[in-house]
Amino acid sequence: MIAVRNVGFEVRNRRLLHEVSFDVHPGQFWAIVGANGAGKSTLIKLLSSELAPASGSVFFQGKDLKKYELKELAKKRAVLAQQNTITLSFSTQEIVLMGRYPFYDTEPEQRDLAIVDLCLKKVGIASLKDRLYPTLSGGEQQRVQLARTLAQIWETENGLLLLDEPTTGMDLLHQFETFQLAKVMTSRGFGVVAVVHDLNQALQYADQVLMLKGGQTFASGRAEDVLTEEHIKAVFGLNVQVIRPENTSYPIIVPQVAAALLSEN
Ligand SMILES: Nc1ncnc2c1ncn2[C@@H]1O[C@H](COP(=O)(O)OP(=O)(O)OP(=O)(O)O)[C@@H](O)[C@H]1O
Repeated sequence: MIAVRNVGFEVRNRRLLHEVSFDVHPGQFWAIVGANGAGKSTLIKLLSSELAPASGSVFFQGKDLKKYELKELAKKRAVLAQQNTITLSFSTQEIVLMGRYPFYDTEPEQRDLAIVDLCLKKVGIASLKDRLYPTLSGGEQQRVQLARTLAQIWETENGLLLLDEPTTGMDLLHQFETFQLAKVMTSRGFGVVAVVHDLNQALQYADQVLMLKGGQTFASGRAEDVLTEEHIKAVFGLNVQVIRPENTSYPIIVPQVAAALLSEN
């Protein structure tokens, strides 16, 4: 679905990404992990075609991203960006309706409004429909953006969902629900690529992980193979233990100081 081939990106002779390659297949959930400044958001911008690679190529459904019309692309892939600063007084409903812009010309149809309502419900903000966006809390605003993103791809099959730190500001329940929604999209044949800071969430939800260090691939592959104690130490400079509690189906990463404390009790 997405084939990333040796992509590189530079700003004023500063190399932000170098020779990154990976493939996202339908139904896969990829987490991009790495320290601050590793190039994760830059990579999401290249995948969404917000930025064009300085070298290499990104193919989406077999066609070079550069060859897509923006409207054609908008019907197949949606992006939840890291920063969504909107200060204008749009209502929640108006923001989510923006996700339907690629699908109607001047006026939304009944179907578009119904999808907006459905997506508002899916992320648990139906009661905020008429509220002005700038008056919402940070976590509520993030859920509005998630609803907008979902509304854009609600009727798409085998599309692509790009999420840059999707759960920023969300409480525990809504973080869980956001990842569950992303999983539902993979079951509909979507590829999901998400920047994830919480490595335990990456282990819990992602099938595949791309670990970046200094703009380059440090490791990529199955989540459990990439998120090892050695790799985490090398990339984040933190000693961790990867433990396997009996009652969870996935391992858990514990910073070593905390692990030592746990073993004392
Ligand atoms: N337009 C730009 N001009 C100069 N440097 C830039 C520009 N955009 C990004 N950078 C730098 O490129 C590096 C990678 O940025 P990027 O936002 O991709 O990192 P990230 O891995 O998403 O970081 P974080 O975890 O902090 O969100 C950073 O050091 C950033 O300061």
